[in-house]
Amino acid sequence: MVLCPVIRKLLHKRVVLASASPRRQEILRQAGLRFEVVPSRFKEMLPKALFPSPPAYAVETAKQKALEVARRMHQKDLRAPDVVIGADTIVAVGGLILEKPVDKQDAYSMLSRLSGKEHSVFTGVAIVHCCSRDGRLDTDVSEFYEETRVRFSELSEDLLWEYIDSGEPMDKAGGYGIQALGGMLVEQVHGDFLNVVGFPLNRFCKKLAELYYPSGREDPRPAQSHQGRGGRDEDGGERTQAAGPEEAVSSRTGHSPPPFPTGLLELVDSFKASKALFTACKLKVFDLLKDGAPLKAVDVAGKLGASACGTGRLLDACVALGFLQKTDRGYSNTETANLHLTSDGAYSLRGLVLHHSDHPWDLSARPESAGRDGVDPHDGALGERTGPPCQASCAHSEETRLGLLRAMHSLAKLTARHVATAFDLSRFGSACDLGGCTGALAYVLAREYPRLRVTVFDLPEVLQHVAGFQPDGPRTEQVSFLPGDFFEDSLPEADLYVVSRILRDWPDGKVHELLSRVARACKPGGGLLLVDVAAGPEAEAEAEGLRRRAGGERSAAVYAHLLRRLGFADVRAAGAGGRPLALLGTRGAP
Ligand SMILES: Nc1ccn([C@@H]2O[C@H](COP(=O)(O)OP(=O)(O)OP(=O)(O)O)[C@@H](O)[C@H]2O)c(=O)n1
Repeated sequence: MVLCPVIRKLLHKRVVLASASPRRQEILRQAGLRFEVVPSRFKEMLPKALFPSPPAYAVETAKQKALEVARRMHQKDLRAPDVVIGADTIVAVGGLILEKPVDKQDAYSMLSRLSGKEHSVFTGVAIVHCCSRDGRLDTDVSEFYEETRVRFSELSEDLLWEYIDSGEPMDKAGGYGIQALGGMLVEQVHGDFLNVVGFPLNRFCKKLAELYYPSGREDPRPAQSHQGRGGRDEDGGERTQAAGPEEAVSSRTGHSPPPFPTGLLELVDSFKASKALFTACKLKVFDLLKDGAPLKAVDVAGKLGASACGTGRLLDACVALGFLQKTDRGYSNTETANLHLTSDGAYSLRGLVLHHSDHPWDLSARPESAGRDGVDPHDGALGERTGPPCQASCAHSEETRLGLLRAMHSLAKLTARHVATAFDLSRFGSACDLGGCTGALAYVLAREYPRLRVTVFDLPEVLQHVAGFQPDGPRTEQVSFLPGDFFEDSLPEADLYVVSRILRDWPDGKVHELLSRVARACKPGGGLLLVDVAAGPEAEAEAEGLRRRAGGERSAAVYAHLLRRLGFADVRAAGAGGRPLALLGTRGAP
């Protein structure tokens, strides 16, 4: 068939790739498709013996992967994406289906089975069109598979083990990656190379053309119907003309609808998810479900004095978010909820959640901005000044201020150990945590570095509240609190200055001013530990855009550049949990 430009037909749709495979993501991204990635949780355990042929198994697995994601997304948001794409790649040799090896021995038996022979690689693909109507999910599945025949050379034992020890086979069907080291095992390829890598792009485009070019306006050839007649087009039950209503309109008017506003809708969805979390925390749902037996929605509703129907919806939303689990016996907390969302969990973030719920625009406003002229955390963050600096925080009642301290304390406590151990700080004898608030980080630094004396420098009106947050235990005498204003007063002497989670919503001018003061106070060889940077290059770019619009973290690159300009050398970054967390710069000679 003649290939038409089909990828653009999906550009105005919300497309989800139900696959964790980085190869699939890359192939589709390079083809210009815009999509979100939601890996499927479907377990690849269908009984192979029930399928008439290996590709039938791959197609069914691909379909189940995609349907699982469509259903999960629909359950979570009551709104499924327009299209979900699932795929499954298998290797078939002598009637046997090979998937990903479970361990090295398994990889060895797979690869030695393939040595010196030809095998087939099948990738099954399912394109699921979704439609949410009256809270119900309708799906329309199109499916196909592609076969590529691959011949391996005879492989010596040494080569086999060398390849297995490279670690490459482990996440790949048949135990090899043709696109990387595994390429050297391959003598001949018959068919679509990308199909072996994990996604048959060419046939996918042909399938889209069948679906999106209904008889003839753009494609001179009529769309062909491939109803299951054996051979490669066992597309039983598929739709052959999938142009949606808007597609038809655009065909008539020749007018393309705008690109699908994925980011915008994601914001709306994430607001809904946050709202469910805020509400459940406020109602103390997680406290209620903490230790006891699971409870049914109606029982939870009874205890909360809320409606059974609304409570059921809230609990289901919490299940979809991973905070609750649901069984026949009722709802119970997940580990995350027990740890972080109950009132008295050791790492409770409930205070933080409640604070953000009640003060959405105070996200990172700090208590010390109360009454300080010219330091408005929102100055610049919203594009222009939003009123008198104290508008947001002067109005804080004591109750609100305490709520904010609790929120900051819980967050600092949770991340303190990661921060304290992100770099080896043992060369420093003294540290000053600027705006260190309740001392949550200071105490952990003291515990990690027995030689280190830490001064927490913060406004008097902040420090007057910190008594209630002091930890018991050894070495608390290493930590002292000093009242002061880091914009007005001289900074206490220290070998290491710590600036943690206080810059994020400040305008660039204020950030520059504070870090310049630190640079002037810092002795040559002294350090600046800066915590709270945005993650990864993509996230960095996104963070920069988002920050300019609504405040937030700056990227590591932006901070590193600024630190170097201010005379810090050897600026290094460290991360935690796979994301950048902190920078450490060493003051050079002035
Ligand atoms: N020669 C090959 C053959 C397969 N693969 C990879 O092997 C995996 C096949 O496993 P599959 O279950 O189809 O995909 P998963 O990686 O598990 O991802 P998901 O199930 O989330 O789609 C795919 O990532 C595919 O890219 C590969 O890299 N090279």
